[in-house]
Amino acid sequence: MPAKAYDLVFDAVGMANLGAYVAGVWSPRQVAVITDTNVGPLYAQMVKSSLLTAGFNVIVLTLPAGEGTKSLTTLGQVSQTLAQHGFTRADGIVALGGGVIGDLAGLVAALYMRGISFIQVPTSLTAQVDASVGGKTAVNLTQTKNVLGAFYQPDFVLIDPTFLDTLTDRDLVEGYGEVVKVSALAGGDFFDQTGKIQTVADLRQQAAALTVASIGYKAEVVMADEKEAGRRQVLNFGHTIGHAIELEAKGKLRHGEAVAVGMVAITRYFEHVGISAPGLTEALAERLMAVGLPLRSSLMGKPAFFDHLVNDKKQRGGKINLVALSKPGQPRILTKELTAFPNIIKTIQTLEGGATAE
Ligand SMILES: NC(=O)c1ccc[n+]([C@@H]2O[C@H](COP(=O)([O-])OP(=O)(O)OC[C@H]3O[C@@H](n4cnc5c(N)ncnc54)[C@H](O)[C@@H]3O)[C@@H](O)[C@H]2O)c1
Ligand SMILES: O=C(O)C(=O)C[C@@H](O)[C@H](O)[C@H](O)COP(=O)(O)O
Ligand SMILES: [Zn+2]
Repeated sequence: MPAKAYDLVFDAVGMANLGAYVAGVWSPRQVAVITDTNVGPLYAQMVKSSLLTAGFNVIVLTLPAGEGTKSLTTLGQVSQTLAQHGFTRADGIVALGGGVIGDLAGLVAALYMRGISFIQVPTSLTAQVDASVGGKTAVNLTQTKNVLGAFYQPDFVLIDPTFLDTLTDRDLVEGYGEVVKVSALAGGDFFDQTGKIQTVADLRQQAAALTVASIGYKAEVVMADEKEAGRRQVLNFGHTIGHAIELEAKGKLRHGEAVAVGMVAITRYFEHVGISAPGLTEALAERLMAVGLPLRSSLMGKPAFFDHLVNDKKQRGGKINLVALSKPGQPRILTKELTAFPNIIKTIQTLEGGATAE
């Protein structure tokens, strides 16, 4: 059972009513709205006014947009700012942004005075469909993704799909990588639904429905296994190779883009060895390619790529769990020796050489 329950509200006019929602969860207090340099100029003023009207004292902290903000340095700076403003355990943090802001602000909330309240207001597709739910918070160290973190649940999550109106196509499409992941894990109608997305315009039009479906699946998984002792590991489908590529790309690839490459690569391998059903790689590739997500990366197999795999926080004694799909809706966890990876990657690259899906 999860340590705590919280509401997750999907409301297309939620942004304007944020103050009222927060007042339904928190007593009057100081609130730090943590946002970034893209989201802040668009929404921070409205969020601040709404919170002020609802009786909160508000400061807004605007951090540089991008993965670099998920750092120990920023974690320290934000914590210092809270201390300078006299924040106590009775106060709270609102994360207003994409997955970067949610992960960083959530970790600040977990650590500051050993834990203060926080609320997630996700503004990117990745954050709405995935990062805002389940309580994974983290920052990166240069050689490992999400290596300093905590499971720390928010008090409330407000998902307003109209935030996506200002998201660039690239950032929308990136979030779709995680949607395809969840639809493949869930199978059934949800996998059929992603099969109907043929263009970025389709994705924009269907984003709200896809968000509801994704969150429904993720919420069920994290409620059953909050700390990733078992079933929650499936949400890492595509992430072992994906995170190594993302790190090696040094900011040139977004998280969801790297996960897209990771899902296709590992499924290509598992299909080849008879664990995944014939045609599954192509079914995933078609979905990802339809909106322009990458299916392969020349970074896979570089020496530094293997260093990132070895540094993956999920490896234990030279072994790592990988997620394989027998078919849509049927994920399995398989343990592999890290020493097997050079051969696995070589096999994938050989198969890619003859692949027709791209
Ligand atoms: N905690 C989890 O369970 C979880 C799940 C998935 C991803 N993540 C993490 O989330 C991060 C990726 O998330 P992301 O893709 O949201 O990245 P991000 O936070 O960097 O957002 C992507 C870009 O979109 C901009 N943006 C966000 N909302 C906007 C809006 N409404 N209008 C205009 N611009 C907007 C941001 O400023 C940024 O430039 C990675 O660090 C990844 O590891 C965490
Ligand atoms: O919620 C989860 O559990 C996930 O694994 C979701 C992933 O999409 C997300 O990228 C997560 O941050 C990865 O976590 P990590 O434990 O592999 O760092
Ligand atoms: Zn992810």
